[in-house]
Amino acid sequence: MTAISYDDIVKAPKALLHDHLDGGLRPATIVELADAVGHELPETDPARLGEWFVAAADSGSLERYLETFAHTVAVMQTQEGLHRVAKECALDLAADGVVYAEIRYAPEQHLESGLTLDQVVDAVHAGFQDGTAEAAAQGRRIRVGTLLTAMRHAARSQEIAELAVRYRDQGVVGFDIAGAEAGFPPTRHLDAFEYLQRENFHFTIHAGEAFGLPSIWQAIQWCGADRLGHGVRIVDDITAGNLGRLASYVRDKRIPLELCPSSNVQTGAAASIAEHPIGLLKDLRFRVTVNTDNRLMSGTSMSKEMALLCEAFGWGWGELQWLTINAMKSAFIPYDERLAIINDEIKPAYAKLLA
Ligand SMILES: O=c1[nH]cnc2c1ncn2[C@H]1C[C@H](O)[C@@H](CO)O1
Ligand SMILES: [Zn+2]
Repeated sequence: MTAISYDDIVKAPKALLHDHLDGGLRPATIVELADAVGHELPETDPARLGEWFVAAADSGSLERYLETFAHTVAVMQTQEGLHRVAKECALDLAADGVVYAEIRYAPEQHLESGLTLDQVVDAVHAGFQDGTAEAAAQGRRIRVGTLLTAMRHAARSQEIAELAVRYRDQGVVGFDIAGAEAGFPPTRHLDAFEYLQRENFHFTIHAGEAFGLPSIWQAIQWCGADRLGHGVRIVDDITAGNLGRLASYVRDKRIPLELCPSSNVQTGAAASIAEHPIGLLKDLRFRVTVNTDNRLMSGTSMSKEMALLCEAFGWGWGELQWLTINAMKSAFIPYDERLAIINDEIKPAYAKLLA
């Protein structure tokens, strides 16, 4: 098999389910917005600031990794800042060949300058609308849905869940909880998850990243998560290819794993890309998807994650198509819309690449 070039991966259609809006800013934008709002940064040269984020996030701990978000969240406190960040997010993903993306952020973290939750969501959506329209004008079609995240250490999950449902016909396609995992189990937010189930709404839960099987078990069996944010520690329930009860359940029910290889290496959840459990989980036919998590903190993109996996595991177009269709099957938009993207965009493009 001839090696796949990075440029070819960029051109191939890709689907992204796990990407944080406040983890994907352009360094130059942070510098400009920080200047405008008087926020002090560790570096003011965009290239050096980008390197600072990757180095600081490369900490071996989720808690220290999350500290870097203070500098992105600080410049996302105005309608202008939120609009610009969302618009550039859509443009950057489209330029990387992403045709479908679910982008998440925590509205409760953007209220420091007096915005209301509704104003935050409206500004982000306007940004995504403008970004997708500009990308389309450049000949790049991308659909973006948002997931509203509640912070797991805080106590606003019910309010954010209600906000997500209120905006379900205006771009919000799901709900999530994020933040430090150890000490903050998903069941703290059970009321919110039960409310979402009664509303027939979709949600994913960050689980099995910095904490192991109990977190995954709660997310699935107590909270009813549709997907697992990371979920990588499900390998703790697999011994020499034999699946324990929880791992079997996750595989049998085709529960999607939103795996984020580079992010896991930085937080210490995996030792290296080559040793990342994604290889085993793919061989065992879990519903594996590949994601960026935080493009800024990991200095990555969808194409880069895929290129790293091709290099580490010898994967080719067949595997990349499988991952992309897995992601599209697991998306939170309606079934017919998912199918249209798979049949009209993904399959024809990969058929040519595989030929
Ligand atoms: O990988 C992650 N695990 C847990 N929390 C995360 C991760 N990446 C980002 N976050 C947090 C920090 C952001 O401020 C928040 C909302 O996007 O979500
Ligand atoms: Zn995440």
